[in-house]
Amino acid sequence: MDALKSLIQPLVGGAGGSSVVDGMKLVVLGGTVETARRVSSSAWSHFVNSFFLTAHFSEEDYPYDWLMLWLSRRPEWQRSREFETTTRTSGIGSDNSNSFGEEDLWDDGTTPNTVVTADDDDDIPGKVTTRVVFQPTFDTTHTIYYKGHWLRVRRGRKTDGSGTEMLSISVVARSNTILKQLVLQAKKEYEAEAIHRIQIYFADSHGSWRWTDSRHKRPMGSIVLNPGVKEMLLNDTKDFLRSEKWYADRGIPFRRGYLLHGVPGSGKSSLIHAIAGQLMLDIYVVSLSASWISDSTLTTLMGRVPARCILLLEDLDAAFVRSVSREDGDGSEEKEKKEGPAEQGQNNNGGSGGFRSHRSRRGEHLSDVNTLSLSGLLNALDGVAAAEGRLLFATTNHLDRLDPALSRPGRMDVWVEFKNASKWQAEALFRNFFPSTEDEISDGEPEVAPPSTPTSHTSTSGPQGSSSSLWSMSPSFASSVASFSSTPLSSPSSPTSSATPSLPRTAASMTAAPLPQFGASNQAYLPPPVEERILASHHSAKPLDGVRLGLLAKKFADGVPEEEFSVAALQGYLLKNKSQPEAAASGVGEWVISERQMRERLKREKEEREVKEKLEVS
Ligand SMILES: Nc1ncnc2c1ncn2[C@@H]1O[C@H](COP(=O)(O)OP(=O)(O)OP(=O)(O)O)[C@@H](O)[C@H]1O
Repeated sequence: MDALKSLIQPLVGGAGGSSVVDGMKLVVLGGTVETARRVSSSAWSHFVNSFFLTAHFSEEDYPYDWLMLWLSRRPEWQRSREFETTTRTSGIGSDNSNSFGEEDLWDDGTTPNTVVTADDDDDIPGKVTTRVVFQPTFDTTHTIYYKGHWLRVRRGRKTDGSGTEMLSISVVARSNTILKQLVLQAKKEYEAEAIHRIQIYFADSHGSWRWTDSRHKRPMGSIVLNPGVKEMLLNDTKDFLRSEKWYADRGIPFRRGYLLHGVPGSGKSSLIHAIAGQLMLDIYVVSLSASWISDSTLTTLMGRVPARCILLLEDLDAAFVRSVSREDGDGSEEKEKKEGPAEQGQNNNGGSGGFRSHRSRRGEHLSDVNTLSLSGLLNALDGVAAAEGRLLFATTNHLDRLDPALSRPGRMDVWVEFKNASKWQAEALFRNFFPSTEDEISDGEPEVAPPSTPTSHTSTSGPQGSSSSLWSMSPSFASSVASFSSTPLSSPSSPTSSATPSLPRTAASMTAAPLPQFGASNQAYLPPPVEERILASHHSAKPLDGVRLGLLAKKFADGVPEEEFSVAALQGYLLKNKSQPEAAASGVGEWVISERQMRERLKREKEEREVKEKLEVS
């Protein structure tokens, strides 16, 4: 106590002239105490950390996704005082026992024993129930108990300016076995959930792959292509994936490229989706028309593609189109082209499906200048950085605009042309679309019962199945198989784009409503009878027996002109009649006429606009 007094005494009392000295003493004392505190705290954390093994996981790599899903399922988040909520768990997470939704809490805040799902709600069938899950917060250390060990989990960001998320997991242990076990368990759980889905990744402007979507696998049976095409492609891809040693023994790069070309809305993207599902591969999509794509970004991206996956290059023909900053809205001013032919507006081709819907979600740097060159693209595709074992799929609506160097064998080994719907496809589409009583027995994925192959399709003129090329196609596709040489390519067949949306059908006939009677029976006004079509509109038609379905499908196909409309357009028409197969079959002639009239009108309007624009300019 005396010692403390003697220490404080000079500071509080004493001669007035020593106040400056006293102040300095105070500063020195404070500084000493703070330094001692910092040194001891850093020594302590150093000491503690020397017992910890720490693993770091970057969001750019798969284990991050596995662990985030695993973490979101930990019961610890129920008790944690700090957590983050999200509706997205790395693409998966529908079956998450730790997730919660509105229905999980009663009004008084207690949790019910059973969880009501959307299916129980008859009034709003198919309602989307958004589930929320807990996740670790940023820059906070959470402690989780796992297999007899306490794990310290910390989520943060890289300090290199990239802002990449990192997950660090530390554990006190002699070896890293427990961390390995943890990663493997997280991977297993993730894969168990991913089994029915495919993951879709999009390239971003930083040269990284961003998970964008997780989709249900599309059954092969739902793709309607002329006989043999699907089988050929699927067998070829399977054959390739099994042949790693064969390629290695011969010193051939273990890669295979597929070029799907042809009219919009003919099933190119859908087929890739279905193949990915069959082969359990994820899809990595690069849209070559993106303004930020450059040689170096593409090379970086190719280096980051995992060994087994589908790499999809969309709009191959649009690779060298430069458009000015799309920020100015119209995107119409086409700038200089670097190499190859340029054309603008390839994206507005009307295809309704595919992977395009996600483009708008990505934060593209639209003002960047496209610096992709043909040699850069070729290097990225088969340079040293390009991953082996990947299946490259490229799609284009304009085969004639491709540089032969791009499509030569080794880069694009298999070519398939997609045409507008043949009568055969129309019939198969119809059968696929409407349920049959026979489907109910199998209760599985609706596999199209193929219509009998018309005689005109039976003779195959294409080369037949050698193990490397596996060609076996109908005449309509035989013409599509370009020779494996870099000779000038034939121009695509029908330039007619038939993906234009069909005109809304006007109600065919309104049933005449009886005039309401006044007075006599003192009744209220009677409502007009409900239109027959509205009464009949259900989500899907009643299952038809096989013979009836076959007859209607034939009638429908008879009314569809050969290769004039895309499958997407036919599908659009059938969707409008999804509960009325009879009406769909008998109304197709009328639809064809209205589609043709609409095309004529659009063509006329376009011509008139062009003439007007020319007059304004001159
Ligand atoms: N051959 C087909 N079999 C089954 N469905 C098809 C087929 N072709 C098109 N569709 C349907 O039409 C829509 C568009 O198809 P998809 O996106 O696969 O066409 P695409 O050829 O890739 O078009 P684009 O060139 O415009 O990208 C999808 O809803 C798909 O289900």
